Amino acid sequence: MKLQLALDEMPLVDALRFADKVAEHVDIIEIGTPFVMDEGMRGVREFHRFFPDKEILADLKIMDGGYLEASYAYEAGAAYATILGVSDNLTIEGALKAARDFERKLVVDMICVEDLPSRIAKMEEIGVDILAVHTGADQQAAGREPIEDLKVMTENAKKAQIAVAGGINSKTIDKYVALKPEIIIVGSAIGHAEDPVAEAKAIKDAML
Ligand SMILES: O=C(CO)[C@H](O)[C@H](O)COP(=O)(O)O
Repeated sequence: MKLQLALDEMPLVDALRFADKVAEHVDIIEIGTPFVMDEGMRGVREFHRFFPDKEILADLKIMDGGYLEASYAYEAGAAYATILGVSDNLTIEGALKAARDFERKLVVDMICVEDLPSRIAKMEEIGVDILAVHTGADQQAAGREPIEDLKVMTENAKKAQIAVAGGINSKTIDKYVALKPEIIIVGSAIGHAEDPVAEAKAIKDAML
């Protein structure tokens, strides 16, 4: 089970310094969508350079141009790129071809997918590597969390690895670990913690 640290809002240099403090407790470093909008692939390149022993994920949330946009992330050194599960199957197939050509992984973010069971079945038919349950920041602000969607994903995904994101912290981590996803994604709980190292360690220890 891997802990993925999502870096969404920090400027590049602050993010590098922050990641260095908590790196021993995390397995994957996510260049979050706002971060990608701000820095482009420079963020991916710099993290890949400064953290050669960590997997880097580019949270592109691709919606079109699957092959081209996923290739940008892989060329910059990302081990994973993300695409939206609500995008066209052709886009997902294009991004998956890029993942295969670069020998990397594609994560399908199922945020806003209404019929999870049927979309999961289609994604597995296409052959994607990882399916991510995701309750977005705006949805969290409305009081939602990803635990119920994770249960649906766990019941329906037969081949793909499972990731989960959405406001997870050291107080709620145990109920997510109990469903055994391969990847647990945490952003704000660590990024905004009074003691980020302690929060990251507590979450990682709960996953061991
Ligand atoms: O992709 C994202 C928002 O769109 C975040 O990276 C993801 O939700 C993890 O962050 P948090 O733990 O704060 O929810």
